[in-house]
Amino acid sequence: MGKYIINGGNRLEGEVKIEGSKNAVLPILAASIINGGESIIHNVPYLKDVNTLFNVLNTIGCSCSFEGSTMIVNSSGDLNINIPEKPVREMRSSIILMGAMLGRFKRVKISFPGGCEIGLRPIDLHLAGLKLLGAKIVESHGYILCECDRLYGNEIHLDYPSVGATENIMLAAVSAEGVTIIQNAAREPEIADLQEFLNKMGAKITGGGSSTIRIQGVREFQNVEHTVIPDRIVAGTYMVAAAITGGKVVIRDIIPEHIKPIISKLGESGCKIYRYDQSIGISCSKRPNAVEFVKTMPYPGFPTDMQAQMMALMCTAKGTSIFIETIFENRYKHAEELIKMGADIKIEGRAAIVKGVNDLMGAHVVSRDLRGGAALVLAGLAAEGTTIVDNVDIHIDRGYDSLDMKLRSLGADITKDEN
Ligand SMILES: CC(=O)N[C@H]1[C@@H](OP(=O)(O)OP(=O)(O)OC[C@H]2O[C@@H](n3ccc(=O)[nH]c3=O)[C@H](O)[C@@H]2O)O[C@H](CO)[C@@H](O)[C@@H]1O
Ligand SMILES: C=C(OP(=O)(O)O)C(=O)O
Repeated sequence: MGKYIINGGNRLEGEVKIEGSKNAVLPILAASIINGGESIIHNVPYLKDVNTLFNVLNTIGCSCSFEGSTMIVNSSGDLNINIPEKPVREMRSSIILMGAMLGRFKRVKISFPGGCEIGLRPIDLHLAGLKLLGAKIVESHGYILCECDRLYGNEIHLDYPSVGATENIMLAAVSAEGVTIIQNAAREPEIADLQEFLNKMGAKITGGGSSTIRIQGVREFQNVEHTVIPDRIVAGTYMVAAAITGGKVVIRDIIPEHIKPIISKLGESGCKIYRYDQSIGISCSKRPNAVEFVKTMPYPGFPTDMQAQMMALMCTAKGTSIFIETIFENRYKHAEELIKMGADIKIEGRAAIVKGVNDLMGAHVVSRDLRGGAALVLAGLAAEGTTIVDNVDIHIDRGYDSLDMKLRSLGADITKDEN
């Protein structure tokens, strides 16, 4: 299962290099199916989710290798259109294989991803979008069979700017006949990165990163080489690590523009932030101030993937903060664990009221989801005494490359027990 053992109280200081983005690399790996050739992908983080998708690609017939932070995927030849069930059940985002496989082979069978720790996470918008491109979808015994004779461009208005649905539609539409327009598309930076990767491969997409995306379908794709954007959520997590320990850290190899909403909240809490071209310095010498209101929103709003980490910080702040989680209906599981560490949190539906306390205390806590787990580690860095965070392999390793090593390099007392 794996656990982190943290002796809190050390002030973090130094420089940390941020890895490539999980949420960018996963759709890019799915997109590597489309060209039936070679994709060379740099800045790939070493994560459980990446490993899962790497194994799926190999299982369906791609030939993949991973050395350092470069992954090479060769998707030539026929691939198996039956996506293995286990990884899809373990990792919801494998559902983005659907659009890429449908585009290239006009047929794919994949299991329903099911609910997950943070919410039900239906895929109705993905399926409705693919249907509008001409796919016939049959759902039976937990499987989705998605097929078509041909895909054709269409106008698709998303009821909600879903990241995964926008990606799945893009992945199918690049191979469709004619033009697809996605309206109310998700605007996350990872969408723009996917667009860049697909365009290097020969696709004709404009508007990625805005709420209207235009995709002109093409017939031919080519080999591609691409460097994945840095992980804005990992960057935000290290910023909070600096803030919660009263530290001074330089967060390197990032795109500061992508973390503006996080910079803004940390600024409000009293941290000093220095913005450079590809890095950010953060320095927080005293106890943070409460920020009145943290409401999660689709990009460029405050990211739901930073809500738990921000909550850990606000547990130690002067004053009361109110959180509203608008994206996922069940994303406060970390609160119960933070309370075991002495935090004062009350949950009322989508709202959490967090009264800062003078001190958090070390405790044995359980990570229930990826970012909630990261929040517990952050709280452990600030707490008095020892904190043990369980379920590291299941959750935290999905989204953080060498979290313990990087925190240690900044002066944290954190070790990993693999048992
Ligand atoms: C691998 C990846 O990129 N994961 C990110 C992606 O997840 P993911 O792509 O799953 O998130 P979505 O943007 O699709 O989901 C947002 C909301 O829309 C709902 N919804 C979504 C699709 C659908 O067909 N029907 C529907 O109702 C979801 O239940 C959720 O309430 O964006 C989330 C929101 O920024 C992030 O937290 C995740 O880290
Ligand atoms: C919710 C997250 O990821 P996923 O969509 O892969 O579950 C996350 O990265 O915080």
